[in-house]
Amino acid sequence: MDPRMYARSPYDSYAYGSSASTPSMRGAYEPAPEQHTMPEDSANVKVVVRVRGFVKRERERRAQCLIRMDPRVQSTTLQPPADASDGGPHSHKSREEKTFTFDKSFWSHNESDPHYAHQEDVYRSFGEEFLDHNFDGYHTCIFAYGQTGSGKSYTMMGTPEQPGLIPRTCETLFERIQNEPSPNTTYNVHVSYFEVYNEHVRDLLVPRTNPPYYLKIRESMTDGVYVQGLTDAPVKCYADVERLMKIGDLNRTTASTKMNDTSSRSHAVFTINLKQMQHSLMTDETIERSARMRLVDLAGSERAKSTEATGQRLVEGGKINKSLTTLGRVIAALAQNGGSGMSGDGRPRSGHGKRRDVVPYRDSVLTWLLKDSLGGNSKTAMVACIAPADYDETLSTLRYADQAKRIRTRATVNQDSMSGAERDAQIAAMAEQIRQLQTSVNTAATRRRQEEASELDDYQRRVEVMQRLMEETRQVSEAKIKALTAEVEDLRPVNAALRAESETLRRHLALALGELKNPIVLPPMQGDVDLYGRPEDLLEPDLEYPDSDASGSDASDSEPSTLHGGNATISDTTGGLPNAIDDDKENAVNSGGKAREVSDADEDEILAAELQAQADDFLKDLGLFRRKVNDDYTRFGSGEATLAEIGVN
Ligand SMILES: Nc1ncnc2c1ncn2[C@@H]1O[C@H](COP(=O)(O)OP(=O)(O)OP(=O)(O)O)[C@@H](O)[C@H]1O
Repeated sequence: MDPRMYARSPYDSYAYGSSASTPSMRGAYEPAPEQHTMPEDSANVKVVVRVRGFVKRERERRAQCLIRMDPRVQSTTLQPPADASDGGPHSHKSREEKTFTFDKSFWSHNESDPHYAHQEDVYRSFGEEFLDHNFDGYHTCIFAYGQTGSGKSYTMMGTPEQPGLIPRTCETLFERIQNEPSPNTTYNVHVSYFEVYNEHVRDLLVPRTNPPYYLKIRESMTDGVYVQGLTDAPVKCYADVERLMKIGDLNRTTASTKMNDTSSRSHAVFTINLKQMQHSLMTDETIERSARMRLVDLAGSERAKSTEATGQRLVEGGKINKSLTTLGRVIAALAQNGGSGMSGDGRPRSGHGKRRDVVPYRDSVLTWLLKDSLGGNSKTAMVACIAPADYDETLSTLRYADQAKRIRTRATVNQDSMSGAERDAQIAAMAEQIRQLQTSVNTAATRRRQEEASELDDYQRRVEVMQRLMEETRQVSEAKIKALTAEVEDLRPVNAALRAESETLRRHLALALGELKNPIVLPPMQGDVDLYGRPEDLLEPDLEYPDSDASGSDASDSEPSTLHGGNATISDTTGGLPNAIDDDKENAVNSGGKAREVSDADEDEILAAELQAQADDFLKDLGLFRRKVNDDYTRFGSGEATLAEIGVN
């Protein structure tokens, strides 16, 4: 179990982040608390840059590579083209060499270079780190920015042979889930995939329709900004995600342009919602961590002159540029404000003295949806993709990226905790609410009133959210049974050892008691000492042995029955003990006098009583443990095979 999850006390935080695709579940039942007490992790947006190799079109025109990278200091240098007419439409402008430093500069221009950055290197360098953040409960966002044809889709999605950040992240995510060592931890993963095309949102996981069906964006106090009615598909393994990615990619709007044969004409947002639930058997408390990872492949910025676009492509290009320009203004405002000190709605906080820019999130659908990722509760990275031979476009991208470096986001761990009793109460309340909502939905559907359609959607959404929560509750119960089973399995050898020990103790107890009841009397030795090593003349005539003659005759006068060749004399009133006991008695008698025997007997009795008490306690504990397992079995009502197997009935 990850100790970090239990390091914080329950309810010390309500960092319920909003999501563009799914509203937070807690928000559906409780008002969002005013304060976040979970520690914030304030950090700058991580910015990396990647230059691709020449594509056919560039090779054909024998383009010159204008980029240099220094892996020691992670700098990227853009040099002006030797031929003043090369490198872009504004070739008449004066150009000079520009150097920028980023968190990482990936050289993917020529594979023969020892510093060549493969897809794997890009993922290892920060994709993996971002996945760590998700498992720690932080929201993350990675977005690829760059001119059309610069390698954004290649970096984010890649090809079947060279998978990019999104498939690698998903694959590792499930590898980690499958290798989770704790039986108390369960995971719940959902994915959504949508595109923003011409300022409209389209679900990429549903078949395309004609006319297209666009989704509405909503914002609420509790849920933040979200896309209403967006498919949020549950996934159990990487193959499920792969299938959905394929469906989404096929549905994405692409077109062939002069700059790129398969140019993305939309911004694509792939979201993975990861929920971890850890159940503590000790406290019956469930800790939940929710993290949302957003992977965004932006449409490429383009100059109409370069793309030679006309008609629909020109309109698309205009809309793409509009949203990217807004993104640029959002980045500029956030950079100016340092990404902090902003209120949740993007307005500058008053009272800080220094003037802060208003962040124009609402000026485009894209920035509105990415509001949280850009300036809120998220760890965010930008991959600036550049082509090797376009001076003006590349300079614009590098300036954009340079500005993004100054944005600071404040991420919090999205964690919640709930006791077993609270969860049960919540389920009961939810069941009732679902019943009421279904009634409302049915009534509204019957009346078919236009104005109620939106309310209907909202009800449906809440029903879905609650159904999911119930499903998660079922998962927690399963985890509990799994954990209990594991614990019982762990206890099995201990139990067997304790049984054996208890049995041994019983035997010892029986021996000790038998010995006390049947002491051994030995005849005096010939000579001047008795069997106890005492001089015969010191032997007290009224020595009493427990089993000696009731008349009180002297030991020396008794007529013992002789056993074992006549050396040992046993006054046997019990009708016979095992030979082992006889031997023990003989040893006891041989090793000391009567007084000592009596004190040994006292000690033995005390020891016997202690052992008996220990055995009784153990049996009591065992009974309690069985009852607890049996209770849980009755409560969760499944796992029969396992419970039968562990002997609970
Ligand atoms: N690092 C790279 N290594 C090899 N090929 C690459 C690399 N980056 C991009 N390419 C190739 O360059 C071409 C354009 O890349 P891609 O489609 O990813 O660009 P894009 O920025 O997504 O373009 P658009 O904005 O028009 O969608 C593709 O043929 C792609 O395979």
